[in-house]
Amino acid sequence: MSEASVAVHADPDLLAQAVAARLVVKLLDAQAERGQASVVLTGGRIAAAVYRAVAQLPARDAVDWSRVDVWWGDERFLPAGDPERNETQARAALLDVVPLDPARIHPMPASDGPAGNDPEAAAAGYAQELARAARPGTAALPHFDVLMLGVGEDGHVASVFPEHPVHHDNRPVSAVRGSPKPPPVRTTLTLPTINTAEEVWLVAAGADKARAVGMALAGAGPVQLPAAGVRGVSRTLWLLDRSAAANVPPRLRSLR
Ligand SMILES: O=C(O)[C@H](O)[C@@H](O)[C@H](O)[C@H](O)COP(=O)(O)O
Repeated sequence: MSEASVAVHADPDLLAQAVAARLVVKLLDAQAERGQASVVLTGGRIAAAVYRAVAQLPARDAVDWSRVDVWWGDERFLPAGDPERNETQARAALLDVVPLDPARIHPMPASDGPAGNDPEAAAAGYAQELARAARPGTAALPHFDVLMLGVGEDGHVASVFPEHPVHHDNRPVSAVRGSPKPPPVRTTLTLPTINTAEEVWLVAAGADKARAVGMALAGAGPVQLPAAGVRGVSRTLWLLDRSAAANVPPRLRSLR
């Protein structure tokens, strides 16, 4: 498990540009090492800004998109194509713009999908899809080179919310009911699944995130503040704008 490190950028726009540039480089490095790359996407405003920034980067064409696997860390449990789905937003911002192999795009199930309007069945179905892509002879999960997360004002990541029963679910993917952030029904990777990623990037912009970011970096408990429980295998990187970084503990400030 890696220690957290912090990078701060002047404003949300520059933050999105910087994360996009890092993502392109990360995918290139993974392809150079392994011949392929995998990324786990999330939802929310800053993530969408990052996807749009990747689409606009000329260097994106250096990535062999046909050898990139795209997974999701969480999804809003809505019908396919609903504009509020994280998948719909990521497709519009980036996935429809780059030449991905459709077989390597792995959205979480929609509420009108084959599993029906049953989030528990959808979560189990996604766990099976992950297991099918697992490295032979290894655990039930594929290799994730980089997993991106937004951070909620309450410290949630993906759809793992504070004090929610999802913390007691020991399956890799969980159904979430009663989400405090709409829509109320979602599916999410659980924290232990998130923490199998090689690198986890927590991306946050805005003063309303400063409290949660500061508490997570100061070592809050993961049930009270899920962002505090996130650790990538080789890297845990907080990518913040100046406002979100206002309460970063002094011992991490030298990295600013
Ligand atoms: O589906 C979602 O809403 C998310 O995956 C959620 O975890 C999001 O990333 C954060 O709430 C941050 O969202 P913002 O960047 O919009 O604040």
